[in-house]
Amino acid sequence: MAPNPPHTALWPAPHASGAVDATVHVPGSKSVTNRALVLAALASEPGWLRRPLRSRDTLLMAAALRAMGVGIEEGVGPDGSGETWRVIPAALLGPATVDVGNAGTVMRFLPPVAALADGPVRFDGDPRSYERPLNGVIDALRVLGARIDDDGRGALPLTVHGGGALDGGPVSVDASSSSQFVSALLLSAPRFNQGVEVRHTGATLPSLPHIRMTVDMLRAVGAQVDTPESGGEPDVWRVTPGALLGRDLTVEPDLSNAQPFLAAALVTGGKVVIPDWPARTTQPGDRLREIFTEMGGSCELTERGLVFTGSGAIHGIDVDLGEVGELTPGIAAVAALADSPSTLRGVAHLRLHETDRLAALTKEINELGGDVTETADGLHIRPRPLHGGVFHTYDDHRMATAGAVIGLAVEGVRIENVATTAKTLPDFPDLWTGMLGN
Ligand SMILES: O=C(O)C1=C[C@@H](OP(=O)(O)O)[C@@H](O)[C@H](O)C1
Ligand SMILES: C=C(OP(=O)(O)O)C(=O)O
Repeated sequence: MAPNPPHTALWPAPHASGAVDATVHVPGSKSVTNRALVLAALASEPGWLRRPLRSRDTLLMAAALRAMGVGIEEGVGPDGSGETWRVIPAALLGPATVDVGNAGTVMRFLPPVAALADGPVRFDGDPRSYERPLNGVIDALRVLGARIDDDGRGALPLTVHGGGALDGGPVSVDASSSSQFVSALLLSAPRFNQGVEVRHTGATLPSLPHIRMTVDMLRAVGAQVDTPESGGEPDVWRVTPGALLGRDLTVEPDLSNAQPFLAAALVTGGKVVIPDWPARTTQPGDRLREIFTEMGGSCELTERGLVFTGSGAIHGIDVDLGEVGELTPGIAAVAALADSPSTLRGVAHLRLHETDRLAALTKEINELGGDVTETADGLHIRPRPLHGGVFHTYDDHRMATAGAVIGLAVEGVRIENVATTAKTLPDFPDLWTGMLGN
């Protein structure tokens, strides 16, 4: 396998000479892997994770849990299959240091775990991690009984002074800037003395499927969770204290990372098969079946996986992406190549993601000759003929894959720091050239 280019390199995005026709095996879901690691670490018995994603975000999660005393061993699954992590829970201990990189899941899901540790746990990360909101988690943990030293900005860096246990109980949180505040509090809550009752107080709540993923995965390891959808109050989630089971979990492919490959079929009028596409899932990427169909493709779930076919036509779309915000860069890339304008709504919180994604998409598509404007909560995209040039990526994996999609249709696009895809998909350059038959 060819090594990834260095960070400063410009990667010539391959131009598609014809319709793609490929089967792409997409590695495991970041969101499932990092939830599974946390839940397995908090369980009362060892568990297995099969086909975990091994990327920057998940390796940082594993390293952080190991630093607090959890055993995570490379292993062979109970049925002899490879590509497995065995997670052995242990008493959580400080002092420990956690590098969150720029992983939202690590910076939000682990402070509650650290509050259960015996000793101080120091959190630090990439410069961008200092700018991403964490106030919902910090303030809530203090209400629930944790002692945290930060610099008063409600952000990293910080130290959680774990006391070996946490009271828990009721807490209000405004999660309009990130659903991960809610997920973070729920994931560790079975281990809080009183469990938790989380009440979201903000006007909007993004990424609801990711909260459903948290609830489903908690229930699958034996936690009792009451949700608005199970007859509870709107915007209130309750987790009862109790022991968690160790499980043998196979991680689904990352459907948000399947996006650029599906987009390739759409943009080139070709066909891409994604094996192991789950029939039922909480992953937001499942919405691509509907969104990319509306944009001109068609799809079918078969025994081979999801078969997605482009028609040669690409249509604009008017869509609220609030539930599936992480799909925005890839949809914007396709929309820039469409035969009619698009409006992407409901994603103001993307300004606080890996980079300000609304500003970054606007600038980079416009520098290739596009016509994109930012709205209060999204993007308006009027397709125009694009030309080659450098596509800057701002350390954002989804900017890099969005640029690659544009490069299929536009000659001479060069992507800055394609290696940033290692956040969730280290194999991206090889998978991409493999899809194109190179
Ligand atoms: O819980 C998760 O695994 C995620 C939740 C979402 O975060 P936000 O609600 O902050 O957008 C999503 O964008 C992110 O990629 C992963
Ligand atoms: C927003 C994202 O990641 P994070 O988990 O760092 O929030 C993403 O992957 O698109």
